[in-house]
Amino acid sequence: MEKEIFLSVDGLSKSYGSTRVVDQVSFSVFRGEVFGLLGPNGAGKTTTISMLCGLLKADAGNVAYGGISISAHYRQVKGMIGLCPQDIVIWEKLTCSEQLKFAGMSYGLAPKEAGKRAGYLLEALGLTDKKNKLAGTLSGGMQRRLNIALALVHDPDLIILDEPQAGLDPQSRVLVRDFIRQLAAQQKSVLLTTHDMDEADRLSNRVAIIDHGKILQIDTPERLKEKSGKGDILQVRLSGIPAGQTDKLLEAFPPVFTEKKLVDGLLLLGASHVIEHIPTVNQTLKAFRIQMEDMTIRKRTLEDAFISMTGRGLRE
Ligand SMILES: Nc1ncnc2c1ncn2[C@@H]1O[C@H](COP(=O)(O)OP(=O)(O)OP(=O)(O)O)[C@@H](O)[C@H]1O
Repeated sequence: MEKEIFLSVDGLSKSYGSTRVVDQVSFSVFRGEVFGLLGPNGAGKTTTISMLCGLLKADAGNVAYGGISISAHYRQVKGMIGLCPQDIVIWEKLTCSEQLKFAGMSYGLAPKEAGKRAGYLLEALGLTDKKNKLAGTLSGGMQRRLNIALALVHDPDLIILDEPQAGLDPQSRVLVRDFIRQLAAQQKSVLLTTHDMDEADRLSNRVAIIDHGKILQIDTPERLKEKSGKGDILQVRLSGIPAGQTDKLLEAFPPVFTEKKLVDGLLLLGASHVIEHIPTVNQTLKAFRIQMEDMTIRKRTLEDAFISMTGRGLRE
């Protein structure tokens, strides 16, 4: 079956003063797809989604929902979008049920319909037994789940989640992850922003890697990892590198290592059958009189994809 594009973003840009924080960003999100916007803090993710929702005016570019332009028909497309912001925005003095009903009615649902929708969302997000509790008395994880429910009261076609797993306890993480997958299975489009490579990898059908306001690559998590290089990664934690020796050390590893990087104090070496090259690594470190603290062989992650594109880690 041909995939249908729901959201299309073309050449979106935004500057603050002389700094361009979103630079010619273009991508599409299909119906039934979870699309991840992955990038470090300050990459321009929140600014991008603020423009997608019409909360912030773009300097340039077009955004269309189901072929309808947001700039020309904001009122028409507004109801197609549900935004769950990074910060928790709830009515602390209302019960969970009250605020979901109230939000539903403010979107034009009849009271009975709003009540049914509230019940469904409370159930789906594991909050049924908290329905009559004041929102201010819930745990942080529950408040975040309620925040997601609030973005969905009007049954939008596209759900935008800004860092949905930030600050969630492990139980809420699993619940929210499953819920996001269910939304996609119901043919909703989900756009999530994250700086967590693991979350982007587990949840997204496709990922756009964004840095300094520019999209560097868009692909499936698997293909992005494959493109970052061959084989697995040998990760070595070193106990200090003599000053000024970094470049020399990296050069000393033979070309069999297709990637050689020092990121966040970790030596990262990529090679096919990397396990066979451990003796070479030991010899090289010995020659530089560098001690290793530990060594791990691991699969490639989306962070490796980010490092291969930018030379930096996601947390730097
Ligand atoms: N109102 C503003 N005025 C000036 N600069 C801003 C404003 N809002 C955002 N910025 C800057 O724009 C850049 C992108 O910020 P944005 O919040 O979009 O990044 P992000 O990828 O969402 O990161 P984070 O996860 O930290 O929110 C940052 O350098 C930020 O400081």
